[in-house]
Amino acid sequence: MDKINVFSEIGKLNSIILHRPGEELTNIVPSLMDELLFDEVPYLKNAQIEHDRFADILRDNGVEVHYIEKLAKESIVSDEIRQELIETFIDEASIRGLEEIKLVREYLESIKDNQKLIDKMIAGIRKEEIGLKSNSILSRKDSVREFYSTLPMPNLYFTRDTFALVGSGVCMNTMWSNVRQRESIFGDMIFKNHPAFKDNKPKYYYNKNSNYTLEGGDVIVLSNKIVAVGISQRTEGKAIVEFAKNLLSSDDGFEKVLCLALPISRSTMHLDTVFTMIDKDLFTVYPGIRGSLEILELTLQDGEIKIKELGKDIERVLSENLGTDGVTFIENGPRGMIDAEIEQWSDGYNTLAIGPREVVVYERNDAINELLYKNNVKLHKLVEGELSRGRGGPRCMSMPLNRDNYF
Ligand SMILES: NC(=[NH2+])NCCC[C@H](N)C(=O)O
Repeated sequence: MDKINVFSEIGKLNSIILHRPGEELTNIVPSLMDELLFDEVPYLKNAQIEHDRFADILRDNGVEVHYIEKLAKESIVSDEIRQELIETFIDEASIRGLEEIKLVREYLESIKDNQKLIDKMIAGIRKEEIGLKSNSILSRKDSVREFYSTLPMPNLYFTRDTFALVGSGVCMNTMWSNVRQRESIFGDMIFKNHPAFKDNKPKYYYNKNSNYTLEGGDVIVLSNKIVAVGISQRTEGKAIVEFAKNLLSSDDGFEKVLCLALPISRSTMHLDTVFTMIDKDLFTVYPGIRGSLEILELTLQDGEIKIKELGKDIERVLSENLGTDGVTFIENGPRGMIDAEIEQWSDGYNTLAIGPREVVVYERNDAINELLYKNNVKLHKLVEGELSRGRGGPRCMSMPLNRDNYF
């Protein structure tokens, strides 16, 4: 497996981490959708077909695809690690009552095959599976939540979020929602125990279970000197300060972190829902946030983070920082905000660069794709109908492990 090397958003992509959606999607019950962070119920069979297409596009373009569920399995290299995994999972699964915890533990311990164990943790555990009745006369008949001992992890296919690989290190995230916090167990286990990292354990720039939340969809590696991080629904300013302190004092060579403050709403939950990088001077930017983005610059001086306000002119800040003669923004389709709002909802602004000016996009976002095409961007269009129901696009669904250096 390649080593971690992510010093840009756009250098030729060599390897990536994905998760193939599984049984967890069949546990998205409409009345649990809010809690599970979905707005609709995807159809698993087609989601898998679409996801395999996504992986094929990447492979056909020379990218090595790793699946997080397989890496997690390979990281269980001893009985202690297996037991620790079960205990951490139980700790974070919000199981109610000691009796139920005991039953879940026994059930998981009885699954001897480590891949099955991981897949079960991801899928969610119904009370019935551990021998509990979910329909006692005392239970709330209208609440499907009562059928579950542990909820599924349907957002795991958005591998962008639970950890971010930056430079040669790991930003292991503290998630905003309870239901996603458990997803970070797998990444943490991989970077600490996978045989591929045995002789070269990556450094951590942030930790899961920190006091403030930070998610990978907010982290964008603009260059080998600058990382942008969104202050968003999911990521708190204080988390960025802590992350910046660790990153900027490491030997990876980064010099500053730019914070971009977003409106706090579900549709703009992460920076990459409204802003992605396609080339040094070409970005997608959702026009709905242009006027309101406040930009802060974080640098390290005498071991402390210094914060400077840079105003709202994102165009100027980017071209000054990246040393370009201006930048071009992919913003509005022919119908202006109508296209913009519709395509932002289906993640048109969320592109995954597999090299400079070469991106994977959802096919459905015609207006944005047309603009990209006119700006000489090579497009790999992913035909889908189910994946976008989880409110994430090609960038959200992937975590680059290794890119060629670009700067
Ligand atoms: N990087 C991203 N934009 N990820 C999108 C994640 C979507 C997911 N349903 C959530 O609400 O968490």
